[in-house]
Amino acid sequence: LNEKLVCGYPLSIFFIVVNEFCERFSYYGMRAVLVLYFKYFLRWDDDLATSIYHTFVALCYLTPILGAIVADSWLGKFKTIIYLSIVYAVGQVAMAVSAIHDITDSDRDGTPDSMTFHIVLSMVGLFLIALGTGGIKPCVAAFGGDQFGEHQDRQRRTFFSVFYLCINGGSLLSTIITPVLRAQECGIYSKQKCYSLAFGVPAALMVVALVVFIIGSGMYYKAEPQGNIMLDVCKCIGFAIKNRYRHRSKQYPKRQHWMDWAEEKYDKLLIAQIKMVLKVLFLYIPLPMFWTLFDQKGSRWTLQATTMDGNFGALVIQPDQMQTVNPILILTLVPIMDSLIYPLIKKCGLNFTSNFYFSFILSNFQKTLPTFPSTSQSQLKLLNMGSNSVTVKLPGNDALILPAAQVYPFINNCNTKFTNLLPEVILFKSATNDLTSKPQEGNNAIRFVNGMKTAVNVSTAAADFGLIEPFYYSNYSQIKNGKATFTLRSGSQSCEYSTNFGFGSSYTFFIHSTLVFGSNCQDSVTAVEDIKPNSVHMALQIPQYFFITAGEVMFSVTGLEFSYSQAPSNMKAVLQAGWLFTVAIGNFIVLIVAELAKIPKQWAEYVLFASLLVAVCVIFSIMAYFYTYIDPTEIEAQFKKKINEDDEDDKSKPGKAEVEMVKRDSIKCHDEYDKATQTKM
Ligand SMILES: CC(C)C[C@H](NC(=O)[C@@H](N)Cc1ccccc1)C(=O)O
Repeated sequence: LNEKLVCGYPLSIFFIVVNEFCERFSYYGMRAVLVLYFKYFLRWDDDLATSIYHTFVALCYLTPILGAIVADSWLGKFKTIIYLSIVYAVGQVAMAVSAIHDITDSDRDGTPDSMTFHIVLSMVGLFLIALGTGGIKPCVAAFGGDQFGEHQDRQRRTFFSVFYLCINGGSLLSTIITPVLRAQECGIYSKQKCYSLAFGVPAALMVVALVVFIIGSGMYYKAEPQGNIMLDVCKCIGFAIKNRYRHRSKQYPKRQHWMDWAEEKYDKLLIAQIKMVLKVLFLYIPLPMFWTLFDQKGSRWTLQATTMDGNFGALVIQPDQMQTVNPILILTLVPIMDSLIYPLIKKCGLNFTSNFYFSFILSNFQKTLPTFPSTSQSQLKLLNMGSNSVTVKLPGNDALILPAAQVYPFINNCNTKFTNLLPEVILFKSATNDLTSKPQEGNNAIRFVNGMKTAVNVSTAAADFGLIEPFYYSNYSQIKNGKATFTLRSGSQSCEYSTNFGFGSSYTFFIHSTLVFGSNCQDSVTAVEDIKPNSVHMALQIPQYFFITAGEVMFSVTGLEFSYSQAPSNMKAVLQAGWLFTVAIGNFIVLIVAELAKIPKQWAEYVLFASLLVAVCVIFSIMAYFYTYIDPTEIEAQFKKKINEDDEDDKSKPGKAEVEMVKRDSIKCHDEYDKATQTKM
């Protein structure tokens, strides 16, 4: 094993943790802005964005199986990491290129003309990323574990904690940085949100990760691949099932374990190793439900944050930046748990580290969107721009008194034609013009209606509404939160109107017919709130983050080490892949619920997931209670010793009947296996 030690740790692991840091920066940085890229760049709706996001995440955690097979049976972990990292970096570059709107923006209006190009390239990019990140994931963790000798159990355990801290250090930085990059404006012909930069920096970090890993090359302990172990496992299980079925009649004596039915054909060591793996895999069955909730941070929770108030005083938080709460909590909770809570629990006589916990999602409810007309309805807005009240008579309705400078939204069921309205009452069919969803990224959508008999120009530092004709209205412009001052101009005369904005609102400002330039026009403009500002603060997501992260610390950090320590020597990467497979299933569950169940209320969907998790936790606690720890190295050593002894025996007693030997070996091996698995959790 590795000779060079620093503070008792092999030097090689420093390259592995730095590689993990950069790789996780790359992965989480890209993932942080992904759902917003789908929604705002590719213009997909929330459900499609959520579904594709979770399909991608699920794929990222399915491909570890592929990576583990390639590593354990063919290339070895080292080469697998190198080759798949190259695939990964290419995928990240493809994502960055797919987000350059100028490539297809031939009319230079700021929006891509061929969305197909961007969709296809980003899907190819995501596929390569999933292949790369997933493929190397089980290899890097297991490769790190391989660097420790049998006597370095404590160091290996610390390595897994530090490894997890690096994952979260990398993801913390990237989830802060990439949303900031995304919020920048860039472009050759027209300026747009800079998704290409937000994907480009993760691409660069992936190249750095690869280079760092290659630099450490001379220092690693590289275990040789041991043949197609996955295929052997499948064949052995298949044979055991078939053999059991063939001998189902009562005349054949029962065997201790159904896998023992493979004894006729397969090596006893392999059978014992498969038993160890199956024991752990069985324990994994309830786990996907945890990931179902956990991974919604990047989709549902981020989309929810876009409808929330992100003003934290000196700091204004972007919706996708809320995800940083998770790594921040991990970085504080892991050391606290490792140095304080776990030792304390151990002192009380309980070994808790591989017990698994759960957390709940608290969902918050808010309603800031108005009721919009259905497809069979239309909406009229009556605006009284005069200085006196007017009476409006709409066919089939009672007369309506509309006070001065007031708006009356009217939903019309039968598409009646309205005529003979006073000139001061502006009537416009709202459905084609009104904003019906929250403006992007917590901005406010603002427009002006000119009630004057002369054209008025309106502008602010951030936007120009242009010249608005009499009794006409401007397009919407996006204004950031905080105070905005609008300058209203007609010829050489002007006046100013100021107001404060929150997050995610939409307003129509009416310029009264009575406005006099030169004076303060504060009283001559009426603001009508079309969409309320986000009233629920983003800080209310923090308790959810806390609970889910506390669950992660107790469950995922320990789970990583547990999967390594309970795996037979030749199946470390396989079991890491099995652990990651539970994440994939969790994401598929979200996908099924988001796409198929289409639960109309978001809170009902959250409650459903939380209830399922509670049920699963009860089942899991029972399973975990009955789990008995094994020491794979000891079991393997005993088997190897026994096989050697048998070989010696066979040489000295060549006439012994083979069947007899199988029977005796089987009994002895069971005894050894059982002895080694007697330590209860
Ligand atoms: C799911 C993986 C097995 C675990 C691990 N993830 C984490 O450690 C997360 N806390 C990182 C994170 C960061 C930002 C937003 C969400 C999650 C991993 O990636 O290996």
